[in-house]
Amino acid sequence: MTEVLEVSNLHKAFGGIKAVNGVSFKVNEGEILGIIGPNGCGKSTLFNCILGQLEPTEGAVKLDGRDVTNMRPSELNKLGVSRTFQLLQVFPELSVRENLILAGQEHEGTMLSRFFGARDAGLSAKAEQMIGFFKLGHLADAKAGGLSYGQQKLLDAAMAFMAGPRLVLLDEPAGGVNLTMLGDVKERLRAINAEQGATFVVIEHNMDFVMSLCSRVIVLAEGKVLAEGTPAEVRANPAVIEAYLGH
Ligand SMILES: Nc1ncnc2c1ncn2[C@@H]1O[C@H](COP(=O)(O)OP(=O)(O)OP(=O)(O)O)[C@@H](O)[C@H]1O
Repeated sequence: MTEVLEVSNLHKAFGGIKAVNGVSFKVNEGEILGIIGPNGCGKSTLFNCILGQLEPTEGAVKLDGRDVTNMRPSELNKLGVSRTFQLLQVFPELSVRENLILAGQEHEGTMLSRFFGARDAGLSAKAEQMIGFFKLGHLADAKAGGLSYGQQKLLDAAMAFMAGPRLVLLDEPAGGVNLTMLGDVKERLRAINAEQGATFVVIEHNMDFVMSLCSRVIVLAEGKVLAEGTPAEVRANPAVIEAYLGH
């Protein structure tokens, strides 16, 4: 099996706080890996170290066998790493289609295009594909700011897929999404994983969402891996129940 991501003995300290304290894991091609854990256990710090937004104190990150530790986010992007955001990054005044085209332009390294309005840049066809895929057709010309929160989450995910990424890091895709839309978000993520063969790492608070979306789950506690396994294995692990599920 091909390993897309390998995190080895990653540490990140903020002064005396060991936010990530020796985390190692691998993610195989096409897998959906979930990372869960109580508030403050180091999930965001781990994500930000993988994504080049924080410099690890120690340890290594490999993408497709290549050392990418401390690589800038824009460089990682060019290697096929994409992310969604806990706090949405959509432009409220622009339409769904324009947001998608801008996301595509950004992936192609033209950050400034974000500030000069959407030009096609050959990305219309891809935007239409994502609109179809995420079932946003009826909203394609609507301003993103007028969409429901759940619809904006779908748009945010669709934006992450504009570059046809190899690895997508999803930051709380279920956060703040109502129950009706939650099923849609999960179904669309599953479908795009299956159809495009993209590999996902998902940070999430919503336990049911993680357990039903992910093939494998890692539980973090106090910056360390407490447990790892299938959703069923993790649910049955007494240490997990004590540290997390029991609360
Ligand atoms: N920039 C920072 N400076 C100092 N301490 C930080 C910084 N970022 C995070 N921490 C601390 O590191 C620890 C891990 O935080 P982190 O945000 O990674 O956890 P988390 O699991 O993502 O939490 P949540 O689920 O609440 O988002 C916490 O104790 C936090 O207070």
